[in-house]
Amino acid sequence: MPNGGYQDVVAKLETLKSQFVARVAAELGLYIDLIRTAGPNEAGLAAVREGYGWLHRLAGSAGTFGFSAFGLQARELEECLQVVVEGDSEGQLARLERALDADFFTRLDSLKSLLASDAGDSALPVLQNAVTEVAPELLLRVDLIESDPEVGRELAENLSRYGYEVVVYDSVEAFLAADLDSGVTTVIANVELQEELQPAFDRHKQLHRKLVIFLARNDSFDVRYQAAATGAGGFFPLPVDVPALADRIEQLSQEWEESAGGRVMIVEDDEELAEHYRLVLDNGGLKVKVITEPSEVMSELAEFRPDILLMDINMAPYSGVSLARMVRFQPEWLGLPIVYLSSEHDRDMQISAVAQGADDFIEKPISDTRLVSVVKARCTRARQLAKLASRDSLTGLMKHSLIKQELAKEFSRCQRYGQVAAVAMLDLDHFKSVNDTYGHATGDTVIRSLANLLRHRLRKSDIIGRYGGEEFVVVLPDCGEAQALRILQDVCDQFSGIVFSSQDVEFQVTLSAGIAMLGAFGNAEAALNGADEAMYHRKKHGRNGVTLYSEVAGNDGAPEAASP
Ligand SMILES: Nc1nc2c(ncn2[C@@H]2O[C@H](COP(=O)(O)OP(=O)(O)OP(=O)(O)O)[C@@H](O)[C@H]2O)c(=O)[nH]1
Repeated sequence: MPNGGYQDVVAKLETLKSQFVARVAAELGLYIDLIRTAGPNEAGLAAVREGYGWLHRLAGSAGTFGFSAFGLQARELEECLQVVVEGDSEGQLARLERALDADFFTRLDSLKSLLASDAGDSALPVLQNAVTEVAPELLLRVDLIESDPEVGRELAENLSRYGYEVVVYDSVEAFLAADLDSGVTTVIANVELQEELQPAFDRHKQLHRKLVIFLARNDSFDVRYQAAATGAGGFFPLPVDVPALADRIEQLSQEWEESAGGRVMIVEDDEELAEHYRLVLDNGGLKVKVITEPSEVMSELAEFRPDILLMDINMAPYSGVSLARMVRFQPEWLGLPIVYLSSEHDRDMQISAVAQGADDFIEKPISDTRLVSVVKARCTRARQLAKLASRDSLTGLMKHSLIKQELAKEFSRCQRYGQVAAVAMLDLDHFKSVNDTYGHATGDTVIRSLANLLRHRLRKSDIIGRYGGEEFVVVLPDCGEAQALRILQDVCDQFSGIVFSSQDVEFQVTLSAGIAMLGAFGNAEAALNGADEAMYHRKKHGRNGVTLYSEVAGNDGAPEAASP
């Protein structure tokens, strides 16, 4: 978890609650006196308006600090004063006299005892399980529980070709005895061990944070149902279709990555409340930026680049609705989800606020657990949509145009800082015959397998794109020619070892790659053409391997294209 442990969060929330109680206790006497002395005149109206704003804020925040009964009472009193301050000015004084009756003051006074007697719901009892360790490299670790050593060994070997580090256990007990607290990893288990698995899931809450896939010899409805009921994210009959399994692991990992570590910006002028939200969302695994000064929203947006913006509506003298419209003035933020988090409880007002440029409305107070789940769901959706626009739908890699942009950026970076970087073009060999022989769907699996292998074998900082049908481009920053050759050769070797199957026929596919060093060219486009030329050279000379542009006959590493 980002800041300290769960106990630390609970302690900080308790401190905030104490601050809230101390502040409200001090304000109570002042506001009760202010409203009590409000006469049927202009000064009295001003006092009632002030008291109304105060009750409105309390109604939205008290529940968050665990004072639900107090918050509800504040809401009812706020509604009594709303009748006075809203609506036409004629008759306002008469409405004031009617609203401030003996019953109103009895209820206003009762706020004191409610604050003192309401022990407050205990802070965050359920959030402990929501903590998510964000360590994406762990997503490449696979724990395989398989009692048959031969099946275990073969599957581990096949999965390791995709870059997974596989640890095999021969029983659920052996797996549980190992380190369970390593965070999010993939667990693949033979479902024939169901009798051991179900109690393990019941006993070990950590298992619920793992990405679980079950395997079974017996592929029946009942077995699949059992697997789903245990919480599995995938099911594969034995013998396993390894490329499809690797694909499912990748999908689950990506879903997890999309849902973890979302970025939330909160614009809220109530500092205690803002800090409470920050702690709760941070504890839920999100990155949070709080703005208590609404005028800073634009500069902070550019700096923090959130996935979602949570905004209070009443932040005198600012209105969240106008701020949302202002944010939308900038085309860059047109797609940013804006969600109001406000104590406004009039449905019509809520709908009208959303209609003016926001996406949703969350009414305060909101429980901590619900806040985390609503914000996480929104962040995940926003990240998925953003990805859809720039990513290839079959592989999830960058699309043609984006990879070219990224290559151009890397080219400028190399020129500016004198660094080395390589670009490689990869193309599957005889892919037309794969499609013709095994069908287009199997061809798609082959394409996705190469994408998954590249994602796992290359560094996080490397740039990978699907350039065309069965063509891929990778850019390797800070990478010399010999190292690039080693990396790409390794990808070729691993890929050619993957066994695909279609209607009980097994087959393997190879690829050809060409590498060019960015520093040897005058622009990014020329370097890409160099890599392409090297790749075609490889195609002509036997395929299944890597060729360096500098070694292609006639190219001495300082080609004509190098001159700017
Ligand atoms: N399954 C599948 N096939 C695709 C996709 N995009 C392109 N292809 C196919 O990829 C094949 C490319 O064939 P060619 O350009 O003739 O090349 P090749 O057969 O790989 O031959 P060499 O490159 O010379 O080794 C064509 O059959 C395309 O239909 C895709 O998204 N899915």
